[in-house]
This record gives sequence, C-alpha cells and structure tokens, in this order.
Amino acid sequence: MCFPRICRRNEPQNQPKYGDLMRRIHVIAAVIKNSDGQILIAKRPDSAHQGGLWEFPGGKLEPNESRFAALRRELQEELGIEAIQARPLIDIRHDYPDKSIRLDVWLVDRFSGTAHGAEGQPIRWVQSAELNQFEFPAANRPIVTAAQLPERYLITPDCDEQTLFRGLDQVRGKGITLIQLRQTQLQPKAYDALAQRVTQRYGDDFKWLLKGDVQPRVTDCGWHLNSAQLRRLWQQRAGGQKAQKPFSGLLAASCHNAEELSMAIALSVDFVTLSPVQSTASHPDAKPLGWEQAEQLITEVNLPVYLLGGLQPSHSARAFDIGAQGVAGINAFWPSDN
Ligand SMILES: Nc1nc2c([nH]c(=O)n2[C@H]2C[C@H](O)[C@@H](COP(=O)(O)OP(=O)(O)OP(=O)(O)O)O2)c(=O)[nH]1
Ligand SMILES: [Mg+2]
Repeated sequence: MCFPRICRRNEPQNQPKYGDLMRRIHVIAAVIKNSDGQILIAKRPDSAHQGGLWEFPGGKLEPNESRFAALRRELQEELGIEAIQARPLIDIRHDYPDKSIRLDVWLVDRFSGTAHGAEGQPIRWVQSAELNQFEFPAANRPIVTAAQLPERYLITPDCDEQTLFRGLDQVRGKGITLIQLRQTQLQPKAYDALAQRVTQRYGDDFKWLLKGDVQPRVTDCGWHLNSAQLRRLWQQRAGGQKAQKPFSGLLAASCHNAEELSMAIALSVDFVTLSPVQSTASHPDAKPLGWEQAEQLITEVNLPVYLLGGLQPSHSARAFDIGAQGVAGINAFWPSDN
C-alpha cells in the first residue's frame, strides 16, 4: 500500500483563519479518477447544507484525525472504497452566509473496490469536461477547474517554427496537455498566424493559451495575461468588488505578488502562474519568492496556482505539498535535445 507524503499543513484542525468569527470547518473532499480518467461526483441529500447540489465526496475532519485518515474514512463510509494513493489537489476557504469551510481537496487516483452510493446518494462517473454541466456549491468553482487542469503547464521557448514543431512533436503524448504559446520574438500579426498553424497542426493534442493585448482570435484557445495586461484590465473593470470575467474561455494570469493575485481573483481568472519561485536564467534580475512565501501566497487564494521559475518536474511533489496545482516552465518540460 502506498501512503502519501506527510503534508506540511500541520495547523491545528478547525482553527479559524483570518480572524473569522465563525468557526471554519475543515472538510476533506476527493476528486476520484478512475483508470479511464473519469471523475466521480455525488449528489448531496436535499436536507443537507448545500443540499441537492453535486459534490466531490468527503466530509468533516474528526478531532485528532490526520487528513489522509479522514479521506480514507469518508470514502469508505460514503462510497465503500479504499483509497490507496492520493495527493493534495487544492485547498480553499469559502464563507457561506451560514458556514465557513476549508475545503481540503485531494486527488485520488488509485483505490480498491467498486464505488456505490453507500448512503443512498446518487453517484456518477463523468469526463472532466462534463463537470461544467453539473451544479455544484459556490465553493466548488476552483475545484472543478483544478480537476480539469493537468499538473504541468508548458511555456514554449523563443525559437523558429521548425524547432517549435520538433519540440511539440516530442512532448506530444507524454503528459503535456496545457501549453502557453509564448514566442516573445514575434509581432502580433506573425504571432496570430503562427497560433493558427500550431492549433491546426496539433488539433486536440494540446489546450493552448495565447498571449496578447486583446483576447485570442483563434477558436478554442485560452488567454494568458501578463501582469501589465492583468493590471490594465483590472483598472478598466466596471466598478464593484468583483469585475466581470473579461473573456469567456480559459483565462490565466501571470502573478508575482499578493496584489496581482487579488487582481486575478477580482477578474475571475481560472488559474494563475506564480513566479519566480527560484532564480531563473530567463529573468535574472527578478528576486525569487522562495518556497515559504509561495506557500503563504497560495494559502490566501482560492485558485489553481502553477509555480514557475527555476523549477523542474521533480519539484512537483513539493508544489503539491504547498497547495499548488503543479509546476509551469519553459526549460522544465521542453526537450533538452531539441
Ligand atoms: N463533501 C463535500 N462538501 C462540500 C463540497 N462543496 C461544499 O461546499 N461542501 C460543503 C458542504 C458542507 O457544508 C460541508 C461538507 O459537509 P458534509 O455534509 O459532507 O460532512 P459529512 O460528510 O462529515 O457529513 P455529516 O454526517 O457531518 O452531515 O462542505 C464538496 O464538493 N464536497
Ligand atoms: Mg459528506
């Protein structure tokens, strides 16, 4: 049996954070993936808090119970399955009018037994893209996004088209599915033309995020804002605390500090990169955040966060332990022999 790493969040259970008046309830929930990549969802009883909505199975941590023990108990009680392998996926805080919760969500990708609604609740196995068709509690928006995003985010290096295609051919089918087309050497027109060719050539192999001052003109691509664009959109937002999301597709933003993270939240972006965690050759003058500060910043945001800057795939485990979605990088994932 494989047990997960000891996680770093040894904070006292159910301890209120941020000076909460209401006691924050620590809930462990599971995004369970089967060997076909489907995810299990369950319907909450009508009489329960957030009743009638779909959820990721789980429940409240009991006093003196470890997070993994709580996860295993809940999955046994609610679904009759034994979790074998799990790791943290996303950890969020949400305040309902009547309840404050910490939703500590784990990805379970190995389990034994056949899941069934052991408490009489309906359950469904669905493709990750189908999750958007179900109604979840308000707290679940970033969890659904985290469940749909991979653990790696590749950013392409500046190179000619032939080198780019050769590198993409090499990473195709090897666990890379999310890519930002960076290519800082290109002017907007040439960049758009390249984006067209790249998306045509690679079809459904990759989900692309494009850069630029205006939203992507290429269908089905996401938009990745740099921090200057993030600030500009935030300044333009129409009054109120929460602006309308400026783009209906997958929206990401590059963040380097708490202020930029709060702008990303205000604009309802889907995920962010946080950088630089360590020193990096591509931005030699930028002061690294370090792991401790990265962890502090992640704890404050209810968003999937990719850590970026001087990292390798081998940093993934540490990234998960501090609550990150995973690792982003140019050099981390680009074939070195390309
Ligand atoms: N399990 C789970 N709970 C969620 C999700 N989203 C969300 O807002 N919640 C809220 C609803 C509840 O207020 C709380 C979880 O409580 P729960 O009712 O599952 O707790 P439990 O299994 O220990 O059940 P109980 O016997 O104490 O009623 O978290 C989710 O995706 N999964
Ligand atoms: Mg429950």
